[in-house]
Amino acid sequence: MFTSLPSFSAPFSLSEPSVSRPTTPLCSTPRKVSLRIFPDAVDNFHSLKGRRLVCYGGGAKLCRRFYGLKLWILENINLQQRNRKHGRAIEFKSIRSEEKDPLTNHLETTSSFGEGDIRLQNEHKASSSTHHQPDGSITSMESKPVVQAHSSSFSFEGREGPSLCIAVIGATGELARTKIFPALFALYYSGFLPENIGIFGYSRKNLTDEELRNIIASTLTCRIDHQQNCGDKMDIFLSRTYYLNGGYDNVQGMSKLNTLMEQIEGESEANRIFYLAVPQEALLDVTSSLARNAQTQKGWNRIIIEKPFGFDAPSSHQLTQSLLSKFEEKQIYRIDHLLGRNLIENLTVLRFANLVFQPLWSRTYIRNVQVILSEDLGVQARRYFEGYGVIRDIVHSHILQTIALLAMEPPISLDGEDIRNEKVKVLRSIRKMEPSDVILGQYKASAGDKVDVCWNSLTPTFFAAALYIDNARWDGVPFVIKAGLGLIKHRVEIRIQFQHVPGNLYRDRIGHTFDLGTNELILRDAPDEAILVRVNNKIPGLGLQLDSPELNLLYKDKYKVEVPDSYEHLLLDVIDGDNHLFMRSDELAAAWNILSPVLNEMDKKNIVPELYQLGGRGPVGVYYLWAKHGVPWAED
Ligand SMILES: NC(=O)C1=CN([C@@H]2O[C@H](COP(=O)(O)OP(=O)(O)OC[C@H]3O[C@@H](n4cnc5c(N)ncnc54)[C@H](OP(=O)(O)O)[C@@H]3O)[C@@H](O)[C@H]2O)C=CC1
Ligand SMILES: O=C1O[C@H](COP(=O)(O)O)[C@@H](O)[C@H](O)[C@H]1O
Repeated sequence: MFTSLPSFSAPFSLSEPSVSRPTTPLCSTPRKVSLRIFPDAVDNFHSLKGRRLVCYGGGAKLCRRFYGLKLWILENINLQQRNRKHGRAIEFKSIRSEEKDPLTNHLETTSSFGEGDIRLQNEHKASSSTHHQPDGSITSMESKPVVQAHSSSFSFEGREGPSLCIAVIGATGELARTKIFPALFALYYSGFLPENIGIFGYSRKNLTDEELRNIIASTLTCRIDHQQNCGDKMDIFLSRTYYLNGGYDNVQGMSKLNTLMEQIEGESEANRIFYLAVPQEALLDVTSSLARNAQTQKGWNRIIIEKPFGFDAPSSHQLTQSLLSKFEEKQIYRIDHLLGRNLIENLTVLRFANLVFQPLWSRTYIRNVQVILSEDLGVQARRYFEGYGVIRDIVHSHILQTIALLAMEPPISLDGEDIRNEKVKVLRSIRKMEPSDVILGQYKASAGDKVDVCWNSLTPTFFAAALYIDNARWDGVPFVIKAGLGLIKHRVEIRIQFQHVPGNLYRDRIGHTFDLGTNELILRDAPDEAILVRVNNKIPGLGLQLDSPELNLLYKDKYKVEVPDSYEHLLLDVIDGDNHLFMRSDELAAAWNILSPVLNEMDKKNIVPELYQLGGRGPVGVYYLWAKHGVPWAED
């Protein structure tokens, strides 16, 4: 973080402590941010020693966005200072949005930050546990719950339709900043959020509404097809966003959140979504407090839980029991954002809306199915070495759900429960995975590599396996899985290989690659989303030569639209109450059941994954595993 500061220097100018504005400020209106750099931070900010860092941002949006980045830098400085235990107080002024809705104006004029100054530590007296040392240093950023004096006199009441409050619990975390808030904004931009929307960020840090807005603003973007009025909409969206410091006692924190939401909702019908973007260890505490203290009685309440959904079958069962003692099943949305990809939603469309595929979809015509999720070095995944690994993180939810959607019987309707009923039947029909049909790998990384290094860890970064669905439709068809990180190529696809043509008259013309000359349906997510069908075809010209080209529906050529992020897709599903892409508790348990023999064996025998070259093709054993199950290898 610190070494990258120079890259932020462009919108800032340096000046002596008595700050004078540049003659031509970049902001159209005075939007000034000043920061007295900590003397101790000079190692990191050597070029800024003893000075104030002043931001005269560019246009309103630019200014706001860089300000958000800057707040982030400040927070990190502050945390570092706290660790060193000799930080200094910082002070800076906020950028205030010019265009605010009446609600924001009202709330702000009644809040303790009404004058527009954000004095992060010095002026935030009310119940803050930030300790100011005699020398002005701060020893903690966190504090007890802070209630800003939001007035109850303003509400959504009288506006048409039910209101929707979305609380992001863990609002200052990486997921919230980089995915959830941007997805919410994209939905807001496209008109998918109701007019009466309130968004609440909740965590334990001591921030004001305005500070959260500035942090969020630094990650919001306007998509290519979202250019019109994007800046204005961004400002309105931000003005509907509020922050609550829940403190360490979530009971009080959640009651405060409830009060805040009630003030805004008034007496009218009100719905609430709670997105739990908190570490696993905080989940139970947060959900119990939320269940008791923050649910509305005037509409529905839905909670979104992030993966991983437990560590193994027993821990997941415990978590599920705890959730089900507080919420009804239909309130719970277990989100795996990989399932929000267009490819996944399209699986059922291809299967059930096309006659060409429907009659072929069984063991009679399908020879094998390959589900591949390879990540290259460009994709960072940080959670693997907290012990979860690729099986618990990706195979358990994403891969098994993909197989369930691909293999299920036609549901009686598109209703979420009808689809889940069919998915769970597939998951229950999958044979428990044999450790002998599994390959575990771990990439070899060293300190300089741009990936997590897992010294002495048994956590797999690569998994390959063959599984079988013991039912009438799929008996004997191998479903082979490959999921890995740090590989040569980013490739996410499903390959469905069909049987040989019986008594094929052209067998001799297809040549040595007869096996590869079978028809294949390839559903590709990355790189370059596409649907491909491999067919045998006559090469034009004299004689009778065949090849096996692909009919190619390449999305970027066909559809000139930007594909929404998967979080957008799934958040919209939650708002709509469509739960078919979210795992129900029985699906969750069935998925653990499939993997338990492998996970137990790994834990019991401390199985060491096979090491593979970072940026390579993964453990070589996969070729043999594929061959054992009669699956021709699909080249990377
Ligand atoms: N990052 C990602 O891309 C993905 C993350 N996930 C999952 O999402 C969850 C969050 O991930 P991520 O954002 O990366 O994690 P971070 O550690 O970056 O953020 C966690 C957030 O939770 C808050 N928090 C921590 N403890 C509590 C508590 N007891 N009460 C209230 N708030 C708390 C933290 O703020 P504060 O300390 O101020 O309270 C912070 O805002 C994890 O479960 C992770 O497995 C899943 C898929 C992808
Ligand atoms: O949850 C995860 O997702 C990311 C891929 O997400 P994307 O939206 O950036 O494609 C993946 O890299 C990571 O391994 C996994 O844990």
